[in-house]
Amino acid sequence: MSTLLKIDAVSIQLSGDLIVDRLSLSLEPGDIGCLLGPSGCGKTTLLRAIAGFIPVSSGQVELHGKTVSSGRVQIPTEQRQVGMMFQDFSLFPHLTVADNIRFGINRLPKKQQEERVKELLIRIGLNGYQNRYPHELSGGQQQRIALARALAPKPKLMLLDEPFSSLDAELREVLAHDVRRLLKEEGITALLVTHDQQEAFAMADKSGVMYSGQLLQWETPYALYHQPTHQLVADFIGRGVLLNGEIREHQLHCAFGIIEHSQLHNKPDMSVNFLVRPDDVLINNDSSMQAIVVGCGFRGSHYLYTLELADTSHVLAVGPSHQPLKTGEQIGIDIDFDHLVVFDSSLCELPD
Ligand SMILES: Nc1ncnc2c1ncn2[C@@H]1O[C@H](COP(=O)(O)OP(=O)(O)OP(=O)(O)O)[C@@H](O)[C@H]1O
Repeated sequence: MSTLLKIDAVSIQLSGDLIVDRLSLSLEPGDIGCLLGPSGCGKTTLLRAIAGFIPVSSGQVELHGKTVSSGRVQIPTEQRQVGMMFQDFSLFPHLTVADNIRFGINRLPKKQQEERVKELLIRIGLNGYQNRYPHELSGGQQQRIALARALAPKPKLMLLDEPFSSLDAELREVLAHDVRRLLKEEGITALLVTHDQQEAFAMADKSGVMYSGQLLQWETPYALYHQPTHQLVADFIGRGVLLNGEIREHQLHCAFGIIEHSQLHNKPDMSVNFLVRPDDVLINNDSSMQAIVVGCGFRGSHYLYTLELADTSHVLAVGPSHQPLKTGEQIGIDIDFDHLVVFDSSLCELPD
């Protein structure tokens, strides 16, 4: 099957400013992609260009092998078969749930409309709600209906821009799982923009971090977390710290002592920053490597500790939620790097 969405070296200028800078990514049919990144990095602008609301200045957007946007081509939004669910895309208040869902398929024969509405209501867990009005629904139910409305015409591609940002954390998580299941059941390819990494990890097959209009990495959520290829991605995704070290003869000399790792075998001698995730630090009081607990945050299922090492640098560690460690306590730790991620500290922050 051919690639469903291909964005090839797309740049977008708005009011003379370069907002998206030579960005490339692709999605295979049925994949869910997710764009993360700090506020103002250009995520929404990219979605708007894919939808056809704004033109690209160079590069091209292909849907199902057909160019829909380029410097010369601009296929109108309504011919792109793209569904959209944006944060401010509210339901029509004067229409019932069924009429809201039916909105984009009102040219189909009545019977087919009824069947599609019923099928979607069952899939979103709101069978029996067809005659209600939006004001008679909770926020989460309204978002489900908005999703059903967007999915009703069976778009080739769904674009979701912060669709759950107005909902509380617990509901967001439930909806993220439900929406993923629904998109997979319907076989619809989707590109989601969110600030919430947990949401991205829960939903995405492929995920990426944008920064100043550039896409720094486009990978599985697992690789983005464990094998970031850029310091800004390492810093932005998940918890962790970057510590200084020196690679000498394929060994890392750092606050933990001398570390050997297969990922150092092909590295030349250099000064590096290396990534330490909380899951790399194991609390073990039999260990001779000592650290002092300088911070302690209760997270319900676990504690997140800030530990000070002998050279005063800080790392994070996770401990069980019962029998917490106390601030000021001296403990033993082991370091267990499954993936050792090192960055040449002399390299600049952004790719050119
Ligand atoms: N119509 C416009 N004209 C000029 N600049 C614009 C326009 N729309 C957006 N911008 C600018 O483009 C940049 C990227 O905006 P965009 O909304 O794409 O960011 P974002 O990554 O989606 O941010 P957020 O996460 O806060 O929604 C911002 O600096 C914004 O001010």
